[in-house]
Amino acid sequence: MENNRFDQLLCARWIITVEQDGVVLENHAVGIKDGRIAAILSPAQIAAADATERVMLDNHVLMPGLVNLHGHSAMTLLRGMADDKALMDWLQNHIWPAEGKHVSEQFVFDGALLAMGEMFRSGTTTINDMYFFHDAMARAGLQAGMRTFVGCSILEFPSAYGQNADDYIAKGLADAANYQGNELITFTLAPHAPYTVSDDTFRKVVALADEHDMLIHCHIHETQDEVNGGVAEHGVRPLARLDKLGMLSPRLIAAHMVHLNDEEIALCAERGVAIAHNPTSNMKLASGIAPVQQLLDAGVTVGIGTDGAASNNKLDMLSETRMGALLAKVGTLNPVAVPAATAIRMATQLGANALHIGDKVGSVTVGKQADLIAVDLAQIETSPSFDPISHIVYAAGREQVSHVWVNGRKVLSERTLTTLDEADLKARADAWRVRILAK
Ligand SMILES: CSC[C@H]1O[C@@H](n2cnc3c(O)ncnc32)[C@H](O)[C@@H]1O
Ligand SMILES: [Zn+2]
Repeated sequence: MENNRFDQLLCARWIITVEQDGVVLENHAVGIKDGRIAAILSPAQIAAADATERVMLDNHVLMPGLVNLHGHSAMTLLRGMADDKALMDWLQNHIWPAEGKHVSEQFVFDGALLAMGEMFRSGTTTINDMYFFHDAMARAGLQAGMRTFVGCSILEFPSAYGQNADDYIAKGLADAANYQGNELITFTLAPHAPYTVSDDTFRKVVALADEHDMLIHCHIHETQDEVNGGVAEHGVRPLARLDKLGMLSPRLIAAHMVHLNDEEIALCAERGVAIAHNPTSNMKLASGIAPVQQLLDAGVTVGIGTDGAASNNKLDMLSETRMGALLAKVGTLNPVAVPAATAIRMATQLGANALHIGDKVGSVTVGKQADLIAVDLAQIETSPSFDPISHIVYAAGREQVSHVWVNGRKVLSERTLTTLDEADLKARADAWRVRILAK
């Protein structure tokens, strides 16, 4: 029978669909056809199914691919360069000078490929990025086969990539035009932060986002200093300033949002702003603890991100999901805050919703694109296995991610990258170590 024929049949011990909290299918299979989830088969239906390839995941959890809602992929090449610093010291005295010296088209391409290798090996299938040299980022996404949101960075000051806000915008829109309609590559507008972007530029960004139907990605309320500085310069907190400028809408993905009062949480819910929570980066830069459970209670879409490898220093969404669950508990002194199923939903479906692709990916649902991962629980570290949802969040490590599919294409098979060459990634990274040390 034609609807019983699949390109791949993924037979899994457990499937966490994320359609409904707490639901785990046992010994079911996902049939993939033309890159989509064509069917979810019960144990009785599996034997009768016909597939070009059967992937036996006998001890594995099959679940939606992880959506990294905030990152700077190319910063893998600056990993470990400046640790144990507060945000502004880290940025102004270490990272921006290093970026000024080293960032180029090739830096972004090589750094992004390296990041994508690392992200696939930890179960990420979508990255929402913001950095420089957007074409290089988009090319890396295509080469790797990763679902890539390329943020066109916008700042008022010059960098290795642009001269001023108008220059960044012009370059970003020109690159975006070349990828219009691409299945894997989507461009967003990425004004860096309230303290690096003027009112005029924010107004332009809002108008351009409407004109070109683009999402906006921006660092907001990351530290108490940022909020205090905003009040000193503009007389109001940054979020109130952004609201006046029309920035707060369902188009906005606000990264960090650590320092929020009750009115600001309600405002985010009212405006439909989505938030990228970056627990490890916020801990390492001592930025603070974002009020994630309060945001979720208010109805705000909260996804999870790694931030860049120079502030995290891992691009490990599985670990980030664990941190998101733990940090919420210690931040509220409430063990019920961000339970495991919620943490998984944040790392998958809510991230996809924030990127307006929730109808396409983010859950194991018939008709959606097959962005899926398998995690092998037959390891000492996850034995015995009573509850796979618990293990995915609290016990499994990225070493247990065995397979990854994007759009039905297997990009990681038995922990081996299929679209990227591990030796080549390491050689590129090492060449940059030599170049950076020489400069
Ligand atoms: C214009 S986007 C790239 C820009 O952002 C810098 N960056 C990386 N991480 C953070 C962060 O947590 N807060 C603010 N800015 C950050 C990165 O180094 C690039 O210069
Ligand atoms: Zn960031």
